[in-house]
Amino acid sequence: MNDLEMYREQLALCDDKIIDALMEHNVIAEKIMVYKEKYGMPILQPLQEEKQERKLKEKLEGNKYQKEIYDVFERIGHVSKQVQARKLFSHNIILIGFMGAGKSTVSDYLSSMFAMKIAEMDQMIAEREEMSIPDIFATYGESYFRAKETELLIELQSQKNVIISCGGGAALREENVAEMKKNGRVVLLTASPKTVYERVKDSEDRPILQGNNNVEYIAELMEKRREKYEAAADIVIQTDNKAVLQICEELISKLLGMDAE
Ligand SMILES: Nc1ncnc2c1ncn2[C@@H]1O[C@H](COP(=O)(O)OP(=O)(O)O)[C@@H](O)[C@H]1O
Ligand SMILES: O=C(O)C1=C[C@@H](OP(=O)(O)O)[C@@H](O)[C@H](O)C1
Ligand SMILES: [Mg+2]
Repeated sequence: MNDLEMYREQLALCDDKIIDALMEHNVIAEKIMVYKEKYGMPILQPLQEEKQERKLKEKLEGNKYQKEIYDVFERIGHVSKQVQARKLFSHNIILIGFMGAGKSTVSDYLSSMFAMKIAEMDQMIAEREEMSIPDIFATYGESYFRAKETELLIELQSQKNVIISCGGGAALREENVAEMKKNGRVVLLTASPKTVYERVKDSEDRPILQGNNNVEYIAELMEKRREKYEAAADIVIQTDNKAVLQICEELISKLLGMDAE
């Protein structure tokens, strides 16, 4: 055997070690989720995540391949989150509720904590139409936008382990709700009219509220929609005066409770 062949064999042995270590890493990551669930502990622990990252950086300080190894660990962390999410949820998570309830914000946070794919419906429709949501409403009218929502929801059913952040009107159509239920758990976020107003008062992205952005109008429209939202929901989370992390913890705990039933 010449040196080159020997190095190649050594590399193959290294790969075996890495595979074994990654197997172990993922098994432990799953065990952590099972443990937290069993003892009713918070599932998301952003401070712990930060601590682990600090420790890793310390370990790699002065290492000749610091950046390269760190890059790999970033990927390992990402995949590990996905493994943990799969252990917890077998359905897509679909967020519905009134404008300003926090659907986009909560979806974004959850997707980063679990490295889950996110489908932000408004954004996807705007990208496809190459137009903002207010421009779509102004150019083609609301019913055109609603048809695009239905089309997209149907399309999204082919995906797994996705967080779907709906626009506030998506759950009002029965056919849309039927699509949501095929593969997903439907989470309704609620907030009082006053909270909604505080959250959306400076926004120009919501054509439904243009010219009507006040607590009275919000309360009236919310009441009109309430029954449909509630009928669509598998779980409901009230979001007034709650931080996003707290809302996400409640959401996870209720979803897990549902699966345990
Ligand atoms: N729990 C919360 N606490 C404080 N502000 C929030 C909370 N959830 C959302 N917001 C803020 O309210 C605004 C609307 O939130 P967004 O996620 O876009 O709502 P939606 O998608 O339901 O319309 C954003 O500026 C966001 O930062
Ligand atoms: O409630 C609605 O009818 C709408 C809500 C909006 O999404 P957000 O709820 O994310 O603001 C967006 O889809 C569109 O402006 C219509
Ligand atoms: Mg939104």
